[in-house]
Order: sequence, then C-alpha cells, then structure tokens
Amino acid sequence: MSVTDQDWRREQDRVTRVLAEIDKRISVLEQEEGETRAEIVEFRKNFWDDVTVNLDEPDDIIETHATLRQQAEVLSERERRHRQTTGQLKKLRRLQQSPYFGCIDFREQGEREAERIYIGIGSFLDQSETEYLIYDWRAPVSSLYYDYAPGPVEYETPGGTIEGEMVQKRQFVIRDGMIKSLFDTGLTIGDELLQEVLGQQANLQMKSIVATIQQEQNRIIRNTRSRLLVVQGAAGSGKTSAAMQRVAYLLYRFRETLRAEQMVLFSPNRMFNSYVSSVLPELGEENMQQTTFQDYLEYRLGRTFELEEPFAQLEYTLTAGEESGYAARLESIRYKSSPAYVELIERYVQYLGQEGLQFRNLKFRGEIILSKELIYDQFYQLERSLPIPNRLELLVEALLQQLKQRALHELEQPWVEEEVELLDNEEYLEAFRSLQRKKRFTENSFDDFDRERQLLAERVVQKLFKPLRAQIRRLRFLDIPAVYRRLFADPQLVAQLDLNDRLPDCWAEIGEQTVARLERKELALEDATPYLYLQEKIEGFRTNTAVRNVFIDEAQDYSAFQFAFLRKLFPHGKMTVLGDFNQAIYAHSADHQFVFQPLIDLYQEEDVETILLTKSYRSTRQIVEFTRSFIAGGESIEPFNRPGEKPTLTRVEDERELHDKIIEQIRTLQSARYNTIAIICRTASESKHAYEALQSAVDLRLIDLRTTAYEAGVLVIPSYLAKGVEFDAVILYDASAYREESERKLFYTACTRAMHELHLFASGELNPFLLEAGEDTYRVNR
Ligand SMILES: Nc1ncnc2c1ncn2[C@@H]1O[C@H](COP(=O)(O)OP(=O)(O)OP(=O)(O)O)[C@@H](O)[C@H]1O
Repeated sequence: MSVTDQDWRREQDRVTRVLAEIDKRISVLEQEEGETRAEIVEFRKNFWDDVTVNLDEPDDIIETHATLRQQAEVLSERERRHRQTTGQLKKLRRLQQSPYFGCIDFREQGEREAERIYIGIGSFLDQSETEYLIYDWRAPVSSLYYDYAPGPVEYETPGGTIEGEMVQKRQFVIRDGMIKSLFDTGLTIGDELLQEVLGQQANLQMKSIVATIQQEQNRIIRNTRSRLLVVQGAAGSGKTSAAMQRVAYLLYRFRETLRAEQMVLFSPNRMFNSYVSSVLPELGEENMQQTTFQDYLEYRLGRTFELEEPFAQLEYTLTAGEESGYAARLESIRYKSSPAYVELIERYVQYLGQEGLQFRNLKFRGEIILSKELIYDQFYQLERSLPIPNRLELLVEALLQQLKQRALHELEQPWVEEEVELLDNEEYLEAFRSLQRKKRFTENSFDDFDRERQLLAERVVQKLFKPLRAQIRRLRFLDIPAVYRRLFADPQLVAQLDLNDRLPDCWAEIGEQTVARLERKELALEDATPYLYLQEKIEGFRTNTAVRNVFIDEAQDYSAFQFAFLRKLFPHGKMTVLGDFNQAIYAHSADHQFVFQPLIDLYQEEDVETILLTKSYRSTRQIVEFTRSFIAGGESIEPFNRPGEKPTLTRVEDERELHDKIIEQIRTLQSARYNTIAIICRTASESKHAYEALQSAVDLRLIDLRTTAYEAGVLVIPSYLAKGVEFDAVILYDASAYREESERKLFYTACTRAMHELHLFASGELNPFLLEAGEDTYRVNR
C-alpha cells in the first residue's frame, strides 16, 4: 500500500520532532550524569570527614556504625542514580539512530478514537511524562504489531485481555533522522522490509530482528507460561534470532525480578558465543551468561579425566572408518546416549543402594587408618531406605568422629614428639602467644612447659589431619571411577541390570574399549555425561538455584542424558530448547524427529509447549528449494520468497582441477563483493588439506577449534564448526566426500549456511543425496 506524499511529510515532521525531544532529554541527562559523577567523586573523597570514629564505649561503637551505614547508603543511592542515568542515556542514543520502526493505529473496544502507537527498541515519554512518543517493542500493546494485520485484534496484559481494532499498520526505516522508507503493510510484517534486510550481506555477528519479527517467532519470544518451550525449526527459520529476542523480552517483562546473569545460554561452541553476543547489547540489554555443555563437563570432570572434545569425537566418527574397533565405538556412542542407558544407570544406582558401592582406603602417614572394607560395612549398615546421598552425609559425620578419635590416639605417638622438635621458631612463638591469650581468658594456672608441648603436639596433629578431614567432606573416600568402570568390567552384573535386553550386541568390545580408556584416565565424550550423572546420583545433585531461564541452542545434538542432567542442574530454570532434527550431526543423535522427547518426558504435559517453524529466512528461495530435497519431509520447509541464482554443481576430474575451479569461483565471488565466503569442508583434516592447497592462490583463513571469532573474507571451515552461523556465499569443497547415510544431515547443515550463493564441487561420484535433488533445482557446470 502506498503512502501519500503528505503522509510522508507528516511522518517526517514527527520524526524530526521526536528526535528534537530526544536530543533535549539527552542534554539534560548528560548534565545530570556529570553532576552525579562529580558528587560521587566528592563524596568518596570526603567520606570519612562526616564520620566520627569512636570505638571506646559500646554506645560509641553503635553510633559510629550507624553513621557509617548512613554514609554508605547515601553513596550507593547516588551510584544507583548514576547507573540509571547512564542506562537511559545509552538507550536514548540508540533511539537517536532510529527512533522507531513501526506504528499501528489501535482503537480499543468502547473508544471512539484510535490511538497511534509508535514502536521502537525502547520507550520514550514526552516532557510531561504523560504521552508515550515511542513504545517499547516489548510492551504488551506492541505485540499487536507482530501478531495481526489490520482488523479485529486483541492482546494480553497482566491485567487481562484487551480487544479492539487495528486500523492501520505502518513500517519505517529511519536513518540519521530521515525516513528512508515508509509503507503500510497488510498481513505479515512487510515483505518489503524483510526482503531488504535479508538481501543484505552477512554480518560477522548476529543482528537483532526486532523490526521484522514474524508472528510465529513472536510466540516464542513472548511465551511466559511454559516451563519447557521446545522449538523445532528448519535451518534458517530464526530459532537463534528468536531466542535472543526472547531473552530481551523476558528481561523487560520481569524487569523487577530478573537479571541478565540469571539466564544462561548453552551454545554449540565458543565461536558461536561470540557470534551471538552482539544482539542483546544492540537491543539495549546486557548479555546473559553463555557457556557450552563441554565447558561445564570440563569444569566438573577436568581434574579427574582427560575429556574428549565433541569435535574430536565427530572427527573420529567421520574419518576413522577403517580403524579396528570403529563399529563398536559407534555403537557405544549411540547406546550411551540413549534412554536405554539412562535406565541402566538408574537401575545400577538402585542396586548400589543395596550393595556394590566402591570405596577408597583413607591413609595417614602411609598407613591405612580407615579401610575401604570398614567404610563399606559402615555405609551398608545405615538405614537402607534412605537415598544414597543422605546416607553418605551420615557416613561423613561418622568418619569424621572416627578421625577425631584417631587424632587423639596419634597425640601419644612418638612421631609427634619428633615433629614438634622440628618446628621452627615462628611456630613456637605462635603457640606461646596462643597460650597467653588462652591464659587470659581461662585464668587457669598451668605448667608452662607441658602445656606448650601439648599445644604444639595438637597443632602438629591437627595440621596433618586437616587434609584428611577435607577429603572426607569432599567424599574422596568414594571411588566413582571404579563404580563406573564396573559396569563395563562385570558382564554378569550388567546382564542382571539390563532387564529389557537392550544391550548392544558388541557389548563385550564396548566394555573393553571403555575400561581401557578409563585406565588411561581418559573419558570419551559419550561417557562424560553418564559418568557425571552417576556421580551426582550417588553424591547428590549439585544444583544451581539462581538461574531462572535456560536456553539450549542446537539442542538436537544433546543426548537423553544431557537433558536429564540439565533439568536437574537448574531446578528453578524454565527451559527454552531450540533445534532442528534435520541438523543432528553427531553419531549419537537420534535419527528421527523425537530427539526432544526424552526432555519432554521429564515435564508434565501442561507445562510444555512445542512450536514448529517451517519458514526459512536465511537463504534465497533457490537455495532452500535445492537443500530441502536432501531431507525427509523437506517439502514442508517454506522458503521466504527472496530470489537468487540456482545453486551450482561443478564436476571435476581430479584434485588439481578441483582446486583450480574453486579458485576461479572464489575470484568471481570476490568480484561480486561478498563479505564472507566460506569454503566448507567435511572434516578438520579436509579443511587443513584444502587450506594448504589453496592458500598460495587466494588470501584465506583456516578456522579451527581455537578460533574465537569469525572474520570477514574467505574462510576454510569444517562443516561442524559452521553450525548455527551463515555466510554470504558457500563453496562446498567436495560433495563426493559425503557418502554415508549418516552424513546426510551434515551435508544438509553445510549447504544451508549459504545466504545468497551456493556452489558445490564434486571430485568423484555424486553423493546419494544430490541424486535425490530435483534436476531443475540446481545448475551443473561441466
Ligand atoms: N523475522 C526475521 N527478520 C529478519 N531476519 C530474520 C528473521 N528471522 C530470521 N531472520 C534471519 O534469518 C537468518 C537465520 O536466522 P537464525 O540463525 O536465527 O536461524 P536458525 O533457525 O537458528 O538457523 P540454523 O538452525 O540454520 O542455525 C539470520 O540471518 C536472521 O537474521
């Protein structure tokens, strides 16, 4: 719908007026900020001038304390004011760049006049503070903008549902105070604007989608009811983008109670963390905590084991096909990530409640003072109906008591006397002082020499027993590695636990591999979470009660164990889980659409909402039409209608031709001035090989696990590190390398990273997935 010239002029006048108001407010606040800052500096300088420190009498102490507290309160009040002003200034400066991006005319039921509501990234009131010149995009009324076309509408507020009619909906692009485009939109948020945004070049960091959030994405962003929100979305459907907007929304909606550090995002790798870290600051919010599951495992188990990295496991599964033991390892990965293994471990824990826990001897000066047999007996004498962690608490108390007795016994031993002799002067002096202090308080007379000797002996024994006490408190007398190991070393036990007969056929070989690795103090990735889960089941789960919202991106790569674990770790955390089962690239990943089921099963039905995103925004229509043919059910993926060239497939005779043609392609793409061009390889070793072959001809960067941020230019990157991100153009290094059915999703994931152009090269036979693509969906270069 076109906007008349007069309308345009009116809107421009309004923009100019609002910006003038913003400028005015900024200067007032800048002055205020300067003054408060000066006050704070001054106050800190003179802090002690207004406090009379007098600690003579109890009354004086109380008074001194009170004045001190008063002073500190005044200071912290000013600091708070300063922070607030700084925050407001930041927001206003952002509004200065583009005050709003949309507006609606909304007539509430029962009202005669429609109100015009302008929507931007933050709210802004007029000088009298009565009229909203701009509404925050997260305000309840703003949801109309994202959810409806003109016509009857309603929105939710904390006080109930408001109904009415939307008379008009308008979109703006405002830069440097000038309206660059302006249009009235119909059903969805203007395809025009979305076309424009999506047609732009890739960014090194993700951008906010605040101006063009789509209706189904808005449901994700504004959901506050569900304890578990599951989003299954096609590649490029905006899952990560919606998640980021959701964080900003929740921070606004619950601003009185929720802080950014109470939210945590689990992302696939560290590079991805840096990729998404710009969105929230762009929206004027602080970033939530970001981590990877691997970082957490490292934190918990890194001291006991050498942990395998996820990408090392992936590299193995993709490259070690010829090695002996490969099939068993693959089976092991699958089994250990399945609900069947969760069940086995649960049954093992039940068994351990009755018998079989393994303990370590506690030694002192090389001698066993609490034997593992003794600890075992004591443990199993405790009330069996109590959960293991509770029994362990009782056991700790008992062991500490026994240790105390033992310490008393040691006091009489000759070695203590010898140790006392060896003490240095400093310690003698300290003992002397301590005695003097005690003497003052107890006013007992004593034989100086004996007392001093006695005290020194106690100190010697105390000091040596201290680490033992700490070991007991930290449950070091438990031998969890041995407990876990037994599962693989004791076939009879496992047969007894595996009620439903679900062990893989090659269990014996899996057992051997696992035991061998444990003996080398290594933990394979597929063992890490089950191991930790078992440990927590025995020792008691560590929980993080501060976190209120947990986001898991690329959740299709999580196993049943990881879900169970995260659920326990964050008992008060609502979960938002985003993923695409078509991009499940790990060998353990379930190859069906129920990857999220184990997690859903942990919740009550009414606490779960599942949202399906089928529209894909990242790539051109041609790229989506081509890539969706590789996956089952791909027809349901709907491309956003942005036209481009068809993907190309170039067949080559040998490696030399492969490299020549790729170099040619890079040059063509460079002359089209693309920001980021990615040569995606199947594995890290293929990336290295490609990099070495191409680097003399073009300026390239090799991306590996150590890389912490994306850079512009031409990148060579292994497929699994390209996950979750996007590039202007993708060159798929060698499509012939993906042969196995298990690599279908990896191939799909790699191809769907392309926004504007996708070029595939094949040095050998075409892979089976390509053969499934409609011939009219790509162009073949011969
Ligand atoms: N509503 C929207 N407005 C503008 N751009 C959007 C919108 N939704 C998605 N996009 C763009 O589409 C691209 C893909 O989005 P995003 O990375 O969030 O998708 P995803 O579902 O997480 O993808 P994948 O699963 O493939 O990693 C990004 O460039 C994003 O900016």
